[in-house]
Amino acid sequence: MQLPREVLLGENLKGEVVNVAKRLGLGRKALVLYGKHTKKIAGREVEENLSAEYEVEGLTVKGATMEEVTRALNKIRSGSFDWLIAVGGGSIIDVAKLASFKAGVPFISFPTTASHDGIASANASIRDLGTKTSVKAVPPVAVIADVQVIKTAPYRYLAAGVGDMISNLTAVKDWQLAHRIKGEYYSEYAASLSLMSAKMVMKNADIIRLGNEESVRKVVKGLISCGVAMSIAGSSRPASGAEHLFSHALDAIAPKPALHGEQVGVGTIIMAYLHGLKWERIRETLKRVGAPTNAYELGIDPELIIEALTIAHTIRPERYTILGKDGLTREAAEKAAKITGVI
Ligand SMILES: NC(=O)C1=CN([C@@H]2O[C@H](COP(=O)(O)OP(=O)(O)OC[C@H]3O[C@@H](n4cnc5c(N)ncnc54)[C@H](OP(=O)(O)O)[C@@H]3O)[C@@H](O)[C@H]2O)C=CC1
Ligand SMILES: O=C(CO)COP(=O)(O)O
Ligand SMILES: [Zn+2]
Repeated sequence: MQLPREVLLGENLKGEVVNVAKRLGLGRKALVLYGKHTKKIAGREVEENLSAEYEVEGLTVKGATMEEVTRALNKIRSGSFDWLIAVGGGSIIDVAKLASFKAGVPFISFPTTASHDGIASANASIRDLGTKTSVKAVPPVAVIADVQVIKTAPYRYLAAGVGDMISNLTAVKDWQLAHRIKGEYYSEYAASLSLMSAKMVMKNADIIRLGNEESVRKVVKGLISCGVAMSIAGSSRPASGAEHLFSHALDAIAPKPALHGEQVGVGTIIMAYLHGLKWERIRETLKRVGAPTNAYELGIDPELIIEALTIAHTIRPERYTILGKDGLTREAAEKAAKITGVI
């Protein structure tokens, strides 16, 4: 199992990248990956700071697709870069994670949002041939989480991070089911660590709602723990079950999907109902942090919610969940969504 060697959580860390790279003995040539927005938010400044000590170039990435991974990989190889730093949300971090893994060079994770738990995980979620696949890679050598930067993101991103953590409740239930029914490997330690983040957000919903520095710190720490849980498990199992398949299905069919964490949060309400868990408590927590709890708040047509529920089991058939191998009928999907108030 590999884990990050340094995790920094604090203020004004854009200039600290140089010191981290020096401490880790990273090579002379660095490639900074950012998105169109995150370039302006922090990427350009990180690049400028690094240029005082390193040979640096930047690359703007357009989304978490295999084409973008290949483009980044070609850039690393043609420019003989020694290491990468990803300045962005989950999509940019995943592209850097997989491209650096394929190139055999280390990467640093510099999250600009606390909207997802891929900040420190070893797996990358990449869209390939129209579907989200979970690809094994290695975790970042370092995580540099600058609270000032993460606080610039609209509050909805922090609430989405809560959705991604609360989803561990149903993800772990699905994992236990797969262990019992399919004999799948199960790590009690990884599951407990993952559940710890979910319980933390349920307990601290009112503090998180304030959207202040303490909220950001709590959410980031929880998200990093989820990443460690996934590294221990050797897969995204502790943090991704049927609620994630539902979100991946929405990404594939919705004209304008919501944030990943928002969709998995709503998915968790429905999957918790199917598992016979106390889904009302999950919905209540999401409401308390101001995250969406229904189709209207997600900005997604209820018909698409039902469709996503009926096709979710086809997204990763090898990942056994409460949806089973045949999935939900339209009637069952509609009933579950209506009872839970999602549609
Ligand atoms: N590997 C793993 O373990 C995990 C991976 N994921 C993956 O992560 C992705 C979701 O990540 P998420 O962060 O929600 O979404 P994205 O990374 O797709 O970012 C969404 C948008 O937010 C913008 N953005 C980023 N930071 C800021 C900021 N500070 N202020 C304003 N806007 C900002 C991005 O800008 P720009 O256009 O510049 O990029 C982008 O337009 C999904 O692909 C999901 O599958 C999620 C959980 C775990
Ligand atoms: O989003 C994840 C955990 O929160 C992991 O993503 P996958 O569903 O792609 O494995
Ligand atoms: Zn997720």
